[in-house]
Amino acid sequence: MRYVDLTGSREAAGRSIRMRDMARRLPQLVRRSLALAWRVDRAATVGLLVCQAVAGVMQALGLVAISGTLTALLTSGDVYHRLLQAWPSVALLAGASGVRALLGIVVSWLSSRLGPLMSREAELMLLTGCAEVELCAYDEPDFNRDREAADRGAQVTGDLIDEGQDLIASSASFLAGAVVLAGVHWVLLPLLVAASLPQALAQVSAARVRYLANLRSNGDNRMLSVLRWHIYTKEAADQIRAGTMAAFLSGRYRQTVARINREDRAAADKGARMSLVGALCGGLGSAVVWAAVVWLLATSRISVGHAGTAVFALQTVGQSVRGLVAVGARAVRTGLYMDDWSGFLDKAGGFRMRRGTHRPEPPTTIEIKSVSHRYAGKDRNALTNVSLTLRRGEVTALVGFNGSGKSTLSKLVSGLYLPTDGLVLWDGTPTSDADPQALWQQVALVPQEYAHWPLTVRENITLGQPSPRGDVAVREACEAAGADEVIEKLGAGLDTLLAREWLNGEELSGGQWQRIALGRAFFREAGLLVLDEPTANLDPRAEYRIFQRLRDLARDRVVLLVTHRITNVAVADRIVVLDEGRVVQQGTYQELAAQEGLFQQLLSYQVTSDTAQTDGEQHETPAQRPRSASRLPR
Ligand SMILES: Nc1ncnc2c1ncn2[C@@H]1O[C@H](COP(=O)(O)OP(=O)(O)OP(=O)(O)O)[C@@H](O)[C@H]1O
Repeated sequence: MRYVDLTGSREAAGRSIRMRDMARRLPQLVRRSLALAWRVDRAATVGLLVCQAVAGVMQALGLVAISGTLTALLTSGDVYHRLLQAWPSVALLAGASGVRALLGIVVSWLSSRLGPLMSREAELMLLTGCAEVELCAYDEPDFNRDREAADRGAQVTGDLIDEGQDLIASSASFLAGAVVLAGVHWVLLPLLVAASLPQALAQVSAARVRYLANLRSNGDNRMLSVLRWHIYTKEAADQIRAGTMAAFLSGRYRQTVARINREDRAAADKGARMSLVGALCGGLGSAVVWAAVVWLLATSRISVGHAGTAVFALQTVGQSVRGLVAVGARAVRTGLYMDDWSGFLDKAGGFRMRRGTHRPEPPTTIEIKSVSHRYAGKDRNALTNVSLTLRRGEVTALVGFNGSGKSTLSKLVSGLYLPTDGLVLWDGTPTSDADPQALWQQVALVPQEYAHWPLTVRENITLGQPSPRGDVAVREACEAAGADEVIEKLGAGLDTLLAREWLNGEELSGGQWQRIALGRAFFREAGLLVLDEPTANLDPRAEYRIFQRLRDLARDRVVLLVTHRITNVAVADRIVVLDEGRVVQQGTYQELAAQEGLFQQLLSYQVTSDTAQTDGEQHETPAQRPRSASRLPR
């Protein structure tokens, strides 16, 4: 079992790293890293550029000073006179070295400030990009895979500033050395560049091999992180123990690690072989260059002073070419990860919500008009030609077998998804024409799987959007959801942190969490309340209270209830029965219970199971009970 790259497009990108490609990409990378750096800290970016430029000039001055020093020292005359002549060059050399050392410190200070800022900024851009996409984007397998790759890209973005700096520094030192070397004798420069080429090629090839190995292990690395999450975290800890799964999971982990190790080893071996061949060829090339210097000196084409300068310049240029290639290869690899990041931002941009600007009021009616919906990559509709009207003051219940399309319909009504066909109209305005944020201000949703936010109880209820009435509103919502009983038992009341594993917070039971999730929905002053299996974890008393409360809530809002508790849907004004994405029946509880059809079937299963559960005791539905809160058992 492994996660795979479905398109292979990234592998193709990795294979495309060639020397030419690298030369084309490097300026792009420097530009991109500078643009991001500029975005996060302009002063530091300007500072870095200035420092690098001055460092380059200092390097050139240093080499000129070396030449001056050697020429002065190697001319004829007495030592005192030669030292006197060499003195200005020595002073220049010392000054240039000192300034370069200082600039190096400033550059590393500014880089270490900028790097983390850039990574954080790249992560923030990802977060913003994700928050702005249509929910349907998450149904695309490529979207999730690319998001993970982008995450890695965001993390390495900070490295690009160091690599960019090293590139600029190596280029500056190459330029300085090349100018001086060409001044000594023009033939030395092309000879040196030709001699450095084999090593350059070997480095680029090794970088490509490493990137490709990484890419091939991507699916396995993802598998490892999924396995780690399940093995480490509390969520599955009880099931791992009770299911004696530890050996199976660690076995799978070991197998996956072994595959990654094999891939890494092969890449390391191949990279080392390439580097060895490159070094051998580079060594031969260097010998040719040194031989050229000796020949130039022997044939008096250059002076002894110039030969000395050439030695230093050769070292400088050689080092900078090697540096350029090594850093260039690293930067191109980082750039490929950054491509993943920027490619994902482009992709997220393609999924960005582009809806209208209409700001909906609390809806009086929500009309579902010939709606069909198909999820991405699916070969059949989740909903087909559904038409229905929900009204303020009414509770509408959706029932049906698993997978019949109930949750999908509730998400379309809430504007979380836009239908692939047909319209969902809020007081006549299609959800696609409404400003999504304004529309969701009018939605209170309890989904089937609600978040257990590691926040305080208060924040879990208000979702960070407190009411002007303060805690009074929070407490009212909690009381309505039965969460007041939960809070009473918590040490710090509303201030209790609901995250036991962190910072000594408190842990709640499944039903207690569900009461909190209901409290959230009741707290929200929204015109549409959607409850998807709102009482699945509640005890009978809490469930009874919620269903009783629904009638009050429906007075000034549209209520949509999704439930499998058929005996409880009697509380609804209208029940809509879905089967394989189509509405097959609708009516009141009494009407549907009296009709032959799917509802009767569902009811019979429920009654049978309830009867079995209560061992023959008669089951009383909320509808059969008087609608009076005064009878609530406490
Ligand atoms: N995000 C998704 N991507 C792809 N298919 C989906 C997605 N969500 C639901 N489906 C598919 O759509 C169909 C309807 O699912 P839906 O969750 O709406 O059913 P449901 O009636 O709410 O089921 P349940 O009673 O089990 O909660 C199912 O076949 C399901 O596999």
